[in-house]
Amino acid sequence: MHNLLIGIAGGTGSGKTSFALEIMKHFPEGDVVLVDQDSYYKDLSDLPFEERKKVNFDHPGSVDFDKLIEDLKALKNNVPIKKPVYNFVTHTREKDKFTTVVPKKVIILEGIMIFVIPELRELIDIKLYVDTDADVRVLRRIVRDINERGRDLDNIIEQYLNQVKPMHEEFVEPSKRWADLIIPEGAHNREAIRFVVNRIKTLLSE
Ligand SMILES: Nc1ncnc2c1ncn2[C@@H]1O[C@H](COP(=O)(O)OP(=O)(O)O)[C@@H](O)[C@H]1O
Ligand SMILES: Nc1ccn([C@@H]2O[C@H](COP(=O)(O)O)[C@@H](O)[C@H]2O)c(=O)n1
Repeated sequence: MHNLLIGIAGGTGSGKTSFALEIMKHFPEGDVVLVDQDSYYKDLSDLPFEERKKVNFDHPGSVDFDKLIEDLKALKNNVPIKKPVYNFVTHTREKDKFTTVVPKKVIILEGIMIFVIPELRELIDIKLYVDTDADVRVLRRIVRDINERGRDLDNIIEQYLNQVKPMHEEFVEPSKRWADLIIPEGAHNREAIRFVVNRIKTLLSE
């Protein structure tokens, strides 16, 4: 039996990470590990900073899905991986830096485009989509990008209108059709958390 892969998709700021952390609270630390699609953004260190800033990070081409798929296959088969370390301020991977991820019985993968690529989607045993209104998501994103990702308001608005919103509508929102369960307002949805936790426990005991 391979390790169980749970996928949590949803728009930017929808609460994917928060939902994953809520799920993890219900299991011993040694049983669940979290992997994020964001760590697999392609390294852009070959481009000048001004060019990197213009890249469309909401298009599937900006993510190294080949490496993500390879790493998830390894984790499912109980093989440790070296996850890249991504820097959102410089839009690059940290050179020669990795986080070693040790496989656990349950692997949670979160990311905006994890249901978009068929080969990746097919690896995921339970597919969850956190569905949060766009106005709430964008407000959360403004706060996060200013506090944590070195952005200013003009830059956030321009990126949102030109890239984040159209790509969400083209790729992320339609990928909801692949979800086993659509969860409104992720981390505060107590019933959904209980439901998912119980389902994982059942699968682990089989
Ligand atoms: N249900 C919720 N209610 C209120 N705030 C939330 C909720 N879920 C997440 N947040 C907050 O919104 C921000 C983005 O959440 P996060 O889980 O990082 O989203 P994502 O991983 O989808 O980008 C964080 O500051 C988080 O604390
Ligand atoms: N250099 C980068 C890379 C990605 N982004 C944005 O991150 C968003 C996805 O992350 P969430 O945690 O919000 O799911 C995505 O919408 C990209 O626009 C970025 O701004 N810069």
